[in-house]
Amino acid sequence: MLSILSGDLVKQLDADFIAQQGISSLELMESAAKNFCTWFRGNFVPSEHRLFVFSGPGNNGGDGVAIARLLCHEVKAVTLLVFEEKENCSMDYRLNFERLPDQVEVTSVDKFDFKFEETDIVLDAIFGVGINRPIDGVYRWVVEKLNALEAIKVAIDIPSGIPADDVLDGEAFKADHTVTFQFPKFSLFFPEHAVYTGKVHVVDIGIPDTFLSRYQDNKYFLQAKDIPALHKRFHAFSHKGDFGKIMLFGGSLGKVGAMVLSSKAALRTGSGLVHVQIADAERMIMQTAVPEVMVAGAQEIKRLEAFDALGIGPGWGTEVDLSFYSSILKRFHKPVVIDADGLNLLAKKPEMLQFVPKGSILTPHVKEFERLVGNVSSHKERLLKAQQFAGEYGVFLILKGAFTSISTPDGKQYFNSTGNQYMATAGSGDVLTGMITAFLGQGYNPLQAALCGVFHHGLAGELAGKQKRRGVIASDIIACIPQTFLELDIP
Ligand SMILES: NC(=O)C1=CN([C@@H]2O[C@H](COP(=O)(O)OP(=O)(O)OC[C@H]3O[C@@H](n4cnc5c(N)ncnc54)[C@H](OP(=O)(O)O)[C@@H]3O)[C@@H](O)[C@H]2O)[C@@H](O)CC1
Ligand SMILES: Nc1ncnc2c1ncn2[C@@H]1O[C@H](COP(=O)(O)OP(=O)(O)O)[C@@H](O)[C@H]1O
Ligand SMILES: [K+]
Repeated sequence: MLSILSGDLVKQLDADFIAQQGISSLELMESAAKNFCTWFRGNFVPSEHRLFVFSGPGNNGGDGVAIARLLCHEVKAVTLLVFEEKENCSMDYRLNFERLPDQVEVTSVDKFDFKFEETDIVLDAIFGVGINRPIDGVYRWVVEKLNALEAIKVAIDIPSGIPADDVLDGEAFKADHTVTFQFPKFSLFFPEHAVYTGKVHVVDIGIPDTFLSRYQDNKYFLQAKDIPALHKRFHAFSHKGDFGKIMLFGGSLGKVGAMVLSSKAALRTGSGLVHVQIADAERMIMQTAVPEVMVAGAQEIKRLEAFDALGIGPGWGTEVDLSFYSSILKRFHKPVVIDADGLNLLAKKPEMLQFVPKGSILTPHVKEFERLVGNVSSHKERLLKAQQFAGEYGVFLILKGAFTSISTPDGKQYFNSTGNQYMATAGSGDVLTGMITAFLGQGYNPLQAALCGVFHHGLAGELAGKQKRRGVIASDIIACIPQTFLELDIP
């Protein structure tokens, strides 16, 4: 799985790779620039655009200069905008500058008229991960001017101004796309930076996985290629029992919809048998909406150990009898999934956290998480608290949102790559609860269940989004779950 490294570790890795492989930093820059161009050709028709490359004094600027050379014969025109005299720029910048053909027009930013057409593409190669202070002076002036103008904007590696591992202080380039090298930089996951990064794309720079895997920072980026190995395989003789027997608790009066969504999602994820425990008055609706589901009676609730996994919380309400909730947690000795009101109740009575079975999976969105741990001032702090929480209570903490993170009891943090803004719709969290509970019930260990659940859920959201964009509702996400298994070739 791809590691996410801190800015300092990236520098170390690059230096080691260059030293050990006998390749020069210039060659590495060339490889990064070439791979950027491949991405560019896949996303734009070069001949339809003029290109304006703003190049800072370091190697990010050097990338920009190399890209200007590589694309100059394909695009309508290329202008390279420079801030500094060449003597003040990095060695690899200068070497690339000397290789510029005549087709690239070079202009100093202070002589530029900043007049763009709608189809013009602005490449931000001002600063990359080497930024070490907030931008000011001419850099800030240019970035603010670019942010105010209409054009297609692409940031190289990271939008200029944003530090690799920290929250932005001051101003930064606002991109429509960020094309980041090798792996996403940590700060690209912060919601504070969403207006700056646009859509994030990762491109390779030619460092092999075997070399990359020597560098670990306990942070990982979960991608499609990681998923098949996490799945359990079933065979022709597998029976209902192998696919798990789960019980979902929730659905108070008026909120049975949450249970309808969770239980349907569990069935679509492959659950063998799904029971729900809901308010009596809601039975009829539940059984009409999802005939495949069984409504649990007193007998089933007494014999919880007969179930493979429990999912607790969607639409449960906060009026639940806490001694009933405690008794579920105390009597069940396998990992459970806790969401929504299951979490809100724990926030109301934190003493109950000690009864949560070890290895359980908690799935708060940001507000639910802050009810558990108190307010935070940044996403960076939130992620740190998530990691601490997972360690302290021995649970897997899934912090939902764009780039959902999964913090593990042993201090690792995984960031999901699937999903989109169309999933920000009522009930999509209930779908996730059902999916993860289903995987747990099928005998996946909690890490596998959490990673597969989050990834497939996001992918289902993407598939639904392709058809319905902002018209996506939670039921559409459920309808797309089966297709995620096809897309990933999971039998
Ligand atoms: N494997 C990889 O990752 C590869 C990485 N590559 C690329 O290299 C990039 C990193 O390059 P980098 O280290 O040269 O840093 P970069 O971001 O260009 O900026 C540093 C320069 O800016 C200056 N400076 C800093 N802050 C400033 C400020 N606020 N205001 C004004 N000046 C400021 C600082 O000088 P200072 O003034 O601090 O002395 C220095 O001159 C990386 O993001 C990627 O694009 C690829 O080429 C190949 C493979
Ligand atoms: N912008 C986004 N990008 C990716 N995923 C998102 C985005 N917004 C929401 N989601 C996903 O949708 C789900 C929303 O869950 P939640 O907030 O609990 O919704 P609800 O309470 O309505 O069921 C989460 O899994 C979250 O990761
Ligand atoms: K940049």
